[in-house]
Amino acid sequence: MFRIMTIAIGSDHAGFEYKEALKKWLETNGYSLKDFGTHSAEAADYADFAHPVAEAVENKTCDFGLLVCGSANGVAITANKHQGIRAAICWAEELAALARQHNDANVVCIPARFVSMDTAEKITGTFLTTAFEGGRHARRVGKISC
Ligand SMILES: O=C(CO)[C@H](O)[C@H](O)[C@H](O)COP(=O)(O)O
Repeated sequence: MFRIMTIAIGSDHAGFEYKEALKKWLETNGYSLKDFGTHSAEAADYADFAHPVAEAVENKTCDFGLLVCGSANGVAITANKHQGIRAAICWAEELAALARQHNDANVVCIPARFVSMDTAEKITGTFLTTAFEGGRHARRVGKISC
């Protein structure tokens, strides 16, 4: 049965403009979304938005997470503190594909200050439509948690 995927989305001020554009892209492409902020370009702290996005994926309220900040480092480091979260920094479409195929990543982190909006959209689309390959990668992913 077809089910609409729900994406948890968040950013700090550096990713705000991209987050707003990616929300439109998600809606246009048939995804449902939950926006955990920030809600303006005013300076904000990335962890305040990365934690709720990670929690929504962790508790399965949302299927995947999408986080944006300047470098993507802050949101990725924060999200990866959560059990069961595999947040990957992606700055190219190929990395988004590999993050899904090899790492079964469930949160994509985009560095707004280092990629174009067009690339950010391509990263998002590839991440959300690429399947985990399993096999040898499942064994490796199984060894990540400590
Ligand atoms: O990953 C980050 C922080 O580790 C992000 O790039 C932030 O968006 C960045 O640090 C924000 O920087 P600003 O100088 O406060 O705009």
